[in-house]
This record gives sequence, structure tokens and C-alpha cells, in this order.
Amino acid sequence: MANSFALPASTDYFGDALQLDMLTNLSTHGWSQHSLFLPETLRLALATECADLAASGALKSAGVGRTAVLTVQPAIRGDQILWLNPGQSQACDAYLAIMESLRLLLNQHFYLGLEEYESHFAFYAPGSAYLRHLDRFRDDDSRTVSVVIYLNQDWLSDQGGALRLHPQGLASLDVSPIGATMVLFLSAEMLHEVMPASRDRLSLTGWFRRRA
Ligand SMILES: O=C(O)CCC(=O)C(=O)O
Ligand SMILES: [Fe+2]
Repeated sequence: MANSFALPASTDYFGDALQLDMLTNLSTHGWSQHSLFLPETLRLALATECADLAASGALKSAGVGRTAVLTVQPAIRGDQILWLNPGQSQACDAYLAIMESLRLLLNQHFYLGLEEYESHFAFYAPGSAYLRHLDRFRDDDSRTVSVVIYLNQDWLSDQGGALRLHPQGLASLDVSPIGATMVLFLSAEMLHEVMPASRDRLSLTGWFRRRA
């Protein structure tokens, strides 16, 4: 069946201004933030899918560490997740196509040799958080660029749930998880944490990986 979401062709999805902003901020500061990164129809479809998965019990408590040594530790990490597979839904395929364009763009400009993208839905119930961490594992340096896209509509800053970034040598800063906002950062360098929120917090998190 044809995908009803407009799929990007190569890197055309990103306008020149967005490309420049994304690439400049990532290379000079190690991170980059963009509002309205997804069309509203796609944000809504992904948010609905994530909420439905949560309600049906399809999401599982996220672990800490790598597969062989994965442990669920809610005091460190309180989200529930579901890894994405191609063909899961039209909305997920449209999102993965956008991420594929982003992979090509990052490779063109930074010669990062990014080969894969892995991604999961994440659902943080009120009060759950993810303590300060780096996304790169100690024994696997393949995760290179982290991407988070927020899915909630009408997020208010007094509802908490910020992504708190801790850039080296600089003051920490908060990104509010407003629907369709996208954040990119270097997985090995950017310490970050998820602050607790007073409402359900929905997102898609993913990592561009190079060969391990
Ligand atoms: O949801 C966020 O803002 C960040 C999530 C995160 O840090 C992670 O899943 O590793
Ligand atoms: Fe993280």
C-alpha cells in the first residue's frame, strides 16, 4: 500500500536554512535543536501510535547497559520503550525515511561513516526520569549521533520533562519536550538527563551508528 505520508527523496526534506543550522550547531556546539521538525499529520500519527502501544501494554521497561548485561533499574531510567522495525506502520516508515535522509546529510558533511539507524518509541509516565548519562556504551563505540523527537501536543514548560543537556565546560540547558521538536547531539560527548514530568511524555529516540 502506498504510504500516505510524503516521503523525502534523498536530503530534499531539509531546506537549506535547516541544513545549515543543524550542521553548524552540531559541529560547533555538539548539539542542535529544531522546532516543527515533523509535519503535524506525522507527529499526530506517531503520538497516537505511541500512546496506543503504551495503553495496550506493548511497551517494555527500558534497561540500562547493553543486551548481555541489561538490567531494569527504574531509579536510573524510568521509560518504557518499543524498538521500531521497518513496515511497522506507515507513520514509522515515514519517520525512518526522514532519518535516512538525515543519515545521508550527516555523512555528506562530516564523513562520519554512519551506517545504520536504530530507534525506539519512549513513554515516560508522570514522575519517571532518566538520570544523567552518555548514550555511548563503554564496550561499543558505534553510537555516534543521538536524535530525539518529541511527540506530545501542547507541552507547557511548567509540566517539566525537559531534556537537560550538560555541554562540556558550559552551563547546562533545558529543551522542553514540545511536539515535533527535534534534538541532535554527539552520543559520546553530551551528558544529558530526562527530568520528571507531571504528564505522560512521548518521544522517539534513535542513534546513528557507525561500524562497531
Ligand atoms: O527523551 C529524551 O529527551 C532523551 C532520552 C535519552 O536520553 C535516551 O533514551 O537515551
Ligand atoms: Fe540518552
